[in-house]
Amino acid sequence: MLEKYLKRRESKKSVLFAGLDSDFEKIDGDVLDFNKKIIDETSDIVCGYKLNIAFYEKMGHKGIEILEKTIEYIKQDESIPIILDAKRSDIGNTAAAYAYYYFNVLKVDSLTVNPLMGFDTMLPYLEYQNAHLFALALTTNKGAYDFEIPEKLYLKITKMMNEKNKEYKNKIGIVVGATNSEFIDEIVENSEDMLFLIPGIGAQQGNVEKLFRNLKGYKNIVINVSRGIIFNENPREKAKEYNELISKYYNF
Ligand SMILES: O=C(O)c1cc(=O)[nH]c(=O)n1[C@@H]1O[C@H](COP(=O)(O)O)[C@@H](O)[C@H]1O
Repeated sequence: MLEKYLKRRESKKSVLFAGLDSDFEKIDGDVLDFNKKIIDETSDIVCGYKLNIAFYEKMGHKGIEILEKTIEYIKQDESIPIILDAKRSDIGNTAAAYAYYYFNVLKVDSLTVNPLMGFDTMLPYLEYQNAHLFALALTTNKGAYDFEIPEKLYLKITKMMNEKNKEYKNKIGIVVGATNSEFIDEIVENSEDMLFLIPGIGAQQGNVEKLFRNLKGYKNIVINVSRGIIFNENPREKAKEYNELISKYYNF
């Protein structure tokens, strides 16, 4: 993931991922056609794509087929990194079953996981040579104030994942939400070069200027925008707009 990301970031001058959170209830017509159109319109300007599996599971078996076909479609250009957002977490043999599908069948570049059950639950994924994981650290929702922030879990997770990323040679990153970005400078201070996946810009109204102020020049970031791009009348223009906005603060 990291290598692919770095190459795309350089060639496209973009850290923007378009989130294909294609909710069929908001889409007239075929969801696969909808996805293909967005990919056709944005693949030359975005760094990569993130697909949240929830919107595909919502459609049942047809949704899984659409997920697979969408991933295949993106993979026609092998330089494009793909993140599958499934926020998985389970004991070893169950995690191994998830890992088989994501990294041996779908062959995505990265997967989001929930690290709350401990690092051993992440090990079955890491056995795959091509695997990369984003562990939730500081999430975008209000409930970040239930455990993550008051218990400083985001910091504990950051510190452990930073160490594990060195041990597992760049296969680990963290999710850092843009809506709670006042805590990001502390995260940055404890991170070397692991990748951050940053959601919360767009529909959740994270502030871009504030985000970059707290990132203090940290380079290895992915900024995901889902609804703010795909449900806009002109996804291409919107993606360009986000790229331009990010470029005001990010030194490529
Ligand atoms: O792991 C994530 O990507 C994630 C973590 C988090 O804390 N908050 C969050 O919004 N996300 C995901 O990021 C995407 C945000 O979508 P939009 O708000 O439509 O841009 C969704 O797929 C969320 O599930």
